[in-house]
Amino acid sequence: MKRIGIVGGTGYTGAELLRLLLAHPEAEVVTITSRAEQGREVAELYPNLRGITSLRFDRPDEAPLADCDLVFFATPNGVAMKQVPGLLAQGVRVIDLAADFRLHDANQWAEWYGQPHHCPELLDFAVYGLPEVNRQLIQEAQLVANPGCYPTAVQLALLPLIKHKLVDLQSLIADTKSGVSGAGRGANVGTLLCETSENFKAYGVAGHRHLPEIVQGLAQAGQVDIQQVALTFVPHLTPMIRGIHATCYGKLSVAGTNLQELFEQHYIHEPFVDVMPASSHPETRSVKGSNLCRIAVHQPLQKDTVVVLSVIDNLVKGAAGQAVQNMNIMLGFPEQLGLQVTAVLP
Ligand SMILES: NC(=O)C1=CN([C@@H]2O[C@H](COP(=O)(O)OP(=O)(O)OC[C@H]3O[C@@H](n4cnc5c(N)ncnc54)[C@H](OP(=O)(O)O)[C@@H]3O)[C@@H](O)[C@H]2O)C=CC1
Ligand SMILES: CC(=O)N[C@@H](CCC(=O)OP(=O)(O)O)C(=O)O
Repeated sequence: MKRIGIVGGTGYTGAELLRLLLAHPEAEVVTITSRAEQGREVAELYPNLRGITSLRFDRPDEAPLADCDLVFFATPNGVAMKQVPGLLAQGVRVIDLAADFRLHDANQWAEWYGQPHHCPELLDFAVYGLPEVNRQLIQEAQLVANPGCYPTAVQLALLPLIKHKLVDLQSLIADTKSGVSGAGRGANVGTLLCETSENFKAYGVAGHRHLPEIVQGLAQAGQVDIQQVALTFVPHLTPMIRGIHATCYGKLSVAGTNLQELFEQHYIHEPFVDVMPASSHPETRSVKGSNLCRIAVHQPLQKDTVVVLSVIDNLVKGAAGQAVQNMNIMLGFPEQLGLQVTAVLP
């Protein structure tokens, strides 16, 4: 059994990590942290875990993180970067669910996250944890930057088109909707039931911090500079708890390709990407609680436009599930171990 630590165990992604890891046959969670809840039984806070774990929350500064084989950070942006250098020096492998190591450029990080980066020398050392792109690098990585939720849904939708140079990189649009758990568990007026239910709105239109992350990934796939990718990215908050739906558009630069076949071939060996039959409309509930990304590719009547629909559960393939997938790859376990969970309907 590998010894696993979770820093930030009271947030939604930390709780989701624990749910998945407690059912994982090769992982033992030896410590989970919270400053606010130190000493309290985890199952008291999360009733779904009653009878399944007797763990109590440890203080982050007293938790036996250095004794772990691998530590997950499920903390707000800017927390992991302060502790990761010390853990790496002690031989501990790390997966950060936040954005601390996702961007390669420290100036860009500071610009979007509003603070200087604490260890810019690790930005190139970290591996971006999208297994469908970086599986081989993840195997050997000491530090994995788990992708953001919107970036997972949008990149998986657009990568086949970009890798095969089929779309105009200046024409991309990602119109995305997220459930409210994407905003975390922290108290916030904007995520109250009365503010979010029976309501629908866009946000971050002027610039959302996932924009540079998505552009970085798409540019790398197309082997071009980031300046050559023009993406309009508009997130929306939708009144559901879990789920992301991305509708991605692009102008085709090459005519005559069988896009259905191209997507099916591109993802043929991917255990967590389901390319649906032609004319499908993937639903967020079809992936709720599972690590799947379901994708459908459409070519509407105006033949030079391609529309790709992509759905994930923001807390699973968009965060904790993808993190466990990365852990499996890093530790040499079968990639699907502990992740063969069927989505919950309704
Ligand atoms: N929600 C989502 O769908 C997704 C979230 N993410 C990212 O994952 C990370 C966690 O998200 P989420 O679970 O929603 O966040 P929450 O805000 O719900 O939880 C944050 C957790 O971090 C702990 N924490 C906060 N500050 C510190 C600190 N200085 N030192 C140690 N622990 C700290 C908190 O516990 P305490 O204060 O008690 O210590 C809490 O357990 C974020 O970076 C988020 O951006 C990524 C993809 C999707
Ligand atoms: C609905 C909602 O608020 N979603 C969050 C994104 C999810 C997330 O946590 O992403 P990071 O890991 O990059 O922080 C947002 O738009 O800020």
